[in-house]
Amino acid sequence: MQKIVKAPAKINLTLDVLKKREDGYHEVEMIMTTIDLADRIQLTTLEENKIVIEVNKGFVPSNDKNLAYQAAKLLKDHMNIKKGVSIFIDKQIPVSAGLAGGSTDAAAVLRGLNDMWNLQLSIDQLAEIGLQIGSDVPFCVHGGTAIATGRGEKLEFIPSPPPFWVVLVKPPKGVSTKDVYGRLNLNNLDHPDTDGMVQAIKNKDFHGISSRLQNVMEDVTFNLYPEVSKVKERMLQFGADGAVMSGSGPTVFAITQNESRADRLYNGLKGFMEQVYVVRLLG
Ligand SMILES: C[C@](O)(CO)[C@H](O)COP(=O)(O)OP(=O)(O)OC[C@H]1O[C@@H](n2ccc(N)nc2=O)[C@H](O)[C@@H]1O
Ligand SMILES: Nc1ncnc2c1ncn2[C@@H]1O[C@H](COP(=O)(O)OP(=O)(O)OP(=O)(O)O)[C@@H](O)[C@H]1O
Repeated sequence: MQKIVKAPAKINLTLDVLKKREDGYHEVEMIMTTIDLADRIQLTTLEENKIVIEVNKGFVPSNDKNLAYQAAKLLKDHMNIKKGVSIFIDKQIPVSAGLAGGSTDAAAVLRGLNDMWNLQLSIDQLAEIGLQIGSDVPFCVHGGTAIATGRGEKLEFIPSPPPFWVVLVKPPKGVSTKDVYGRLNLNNLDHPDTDGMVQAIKNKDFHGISSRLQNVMEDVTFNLYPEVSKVKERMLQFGADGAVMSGSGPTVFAITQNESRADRLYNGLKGFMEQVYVVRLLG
């Protein structure tokens, strides 16, 4: 049996961190949505009880360190499955970028194996298994647009935002999510207007959305890598309606409803950055 699954990236329209928890994680409140920038995962059942993984990017682990491998292992153990699986990842999402590239691959493997092996687990059950792999995995299992709280696993789904273009730049830096969380000054954060953003999304109010894009992690990553804040400045100079860093970065994305402005942004940014993408929302 074989199955191909898409693994879309996520962006954070708002990202707020409320406090540090007893378990070492942070209480977050963030609005996430999926975009049409995706890895493609090919799953093939093996008679032999093993997990084989191959990635078309050498710098992504192709062993049990890969989150997609961990997802297959968790599901096989959870369901006591003896047959094996070969996983090929066509990696399109930039790595260590703040786009949940590994998390979404893990989520796609959970969904894909559930279907291919007819395991009949619910999406919520798959999301619960996924939380053992990482905080972004439950959202990636579901997709769509949601307010995420807790570690990021408590999800309240809301209607999709109105359609707009997303122009992303991934500066040539890998950022450690753990490191950025650890450097946050929790007593001095400028908190996003999460409720206002939710209302703007529900009202399909694009200006209300673009003016409320905010991520409390920006100051940390911008201080570590000033070139990341330069990207945001240029996006606004080049006419973006709004721009913000995704997750712990370093990816910054701009949004606009105007296709020719999206093209101008893409071409302008491509002039000084390698990894530039222009995509639509999937949310
Ligand atoms: C920054 C975001 O990408 C926003 O979507 C997520 O909050 C991070 O999700 P993630 O990469 O799946 O994070 P995990 O792999 O679960 O955790 C990596 C590290 O980030 C820190 N971490 C993560 C999530 C969270 N709510 N609080 C944390 O403090 C912890 O130190 C953890 O050891
Ligand atoms: N399937 C995978 N795809 C990409 N990276 C992976 C994968 N599995 C493990 N990794 C490792 O995970 C680390 C983080 O990669 P990832 O692309 O998930 O970061 P990210 O997009 O910033 O995640 P998040 O937005 O959830 O913080 C990298 O060091 C990478 O080597």
